[in-house]
Amino acid sequence: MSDELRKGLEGVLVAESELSFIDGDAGKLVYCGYAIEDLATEASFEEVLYLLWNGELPTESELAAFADSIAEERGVEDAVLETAEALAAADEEPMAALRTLVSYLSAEDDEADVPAADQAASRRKGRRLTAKIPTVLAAFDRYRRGEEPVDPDPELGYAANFLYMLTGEEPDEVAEETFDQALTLHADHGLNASTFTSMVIGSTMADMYSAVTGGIGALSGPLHGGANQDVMEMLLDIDEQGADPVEYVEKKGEQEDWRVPGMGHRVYGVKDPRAVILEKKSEELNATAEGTNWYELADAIEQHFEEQGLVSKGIAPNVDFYSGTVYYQLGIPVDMFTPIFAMARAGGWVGHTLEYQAENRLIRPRARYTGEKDREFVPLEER
Ligand SMILES: CC(=O)SCCNC(=O)CCNC(=O)[C@H](O)C(C)(C)COP(=O)(O)OP(=O)(O)OC[C@H]1O[C@@H](n2cnc3c(N)ncnc32)[C@H](O)[C@@H]1OP(=O)(O)O
Ligand SMILES: O=C([O-])CC(=O)C(=O)O
Repeated sequence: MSDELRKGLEGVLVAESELSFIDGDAGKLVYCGYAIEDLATEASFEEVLYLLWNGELPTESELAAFADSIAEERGVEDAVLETAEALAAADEEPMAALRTLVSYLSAEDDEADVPAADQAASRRKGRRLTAKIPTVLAAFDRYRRGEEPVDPDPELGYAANFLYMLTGEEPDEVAEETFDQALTLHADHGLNASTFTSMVIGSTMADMYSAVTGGIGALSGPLHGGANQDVMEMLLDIDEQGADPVEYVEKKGEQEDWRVPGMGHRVYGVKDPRAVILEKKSEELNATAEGTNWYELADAIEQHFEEQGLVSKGIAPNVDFYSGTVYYQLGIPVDMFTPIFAMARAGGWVGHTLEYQAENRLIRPRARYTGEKDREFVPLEER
């Protein structure tokens, strides 16, 4: 047993996985062997889900059957919608609402109690909850805007259907393609904190709903998925103040512990390849939009980091840096950005949980004890 302490488990190998590979120095990301650049432009999100859950890209007929099986599972019971309505009325944060709703979804799953060792059932549960996340999220957002939920449309793909349920209108081709691409880019990323959380939960042979609910909790933090919302809020603040973006981040940087959201990464020593793709999308969308050019504001901050020599030290844009400006141009509410990340990442949480449980070993590290060992107990009345 080694006594070497690796805080934050930095660089520690804890499992084998065939799902995604990251070369942090080269800025390369692959899912099951396929470059993220190819998947983002050539494959639909449903194809990517199939890949992550089966290890292979589907044939046309396999994809059609798989996409249908997801579309068929999109509906939720009235009790789930009532819960979404109650959470909206309570002014719950969207990530907290999603956490509660995914947990609640197990109540309507007939297979919820089937042991996790039954991989086929776990796979079906994973598919069901991935299918229903967009439905509960869109319903929650509509309720808080005082609108009734829109039923899912089985004719629409995963990305288009979510935008349709959110807005009540079918998205145009650009919006559908952009959103589908963003979902693919967020679907998996090795043992990031939320996926590791799902795996730890799965390693107790707990069920898929627990694993995904835990993943949502971990993703919500500002050091992880929560950063995409923080980036957009920063840009909105800069715009509202009419501030120069570089002066703004410099001034904020004087505050202890303030970090530019969307910058830096535990694994990448260069710019995140997903940020490269999202940046291009952001530039395209902003070029044709009216009003503030959010891409230019974000880019000015990146250029500043570049000039400071920070980008080459890995304090470079991560996936969260440009995703917000893309979602904002699609008209998505800012506090829905992290839930959308969760919607996509459910693919990775389910995939890694299934993969790990197939060759399970309980995850149980240890802490170096630094407390006292021989204290004399003092009865309550004498303390
Ligand atoms: C989907 C995702 O989860 S991507 C990450 C999303 N999170 C964010 O964007 C939040 C902002 N970024 C950060 O807080 C960090 O970069 C993290 C949490 C992502 C990675 O952190 P770690 O791997 O622990 O790196 P660590 O905190 O050791 O940082 C290394 C150095 O870079 C600096 N640094 C890291 N990120 C930033 C940043 N965003 N702004 C300014 N400096 C930064 C740190 O101050 C530290 O400098 P020092 O060695 O002089 O003290
Ligand atoms: O891998 C990480 O640590 C964070 C990240 O970029 C992701 O989860 O997509």
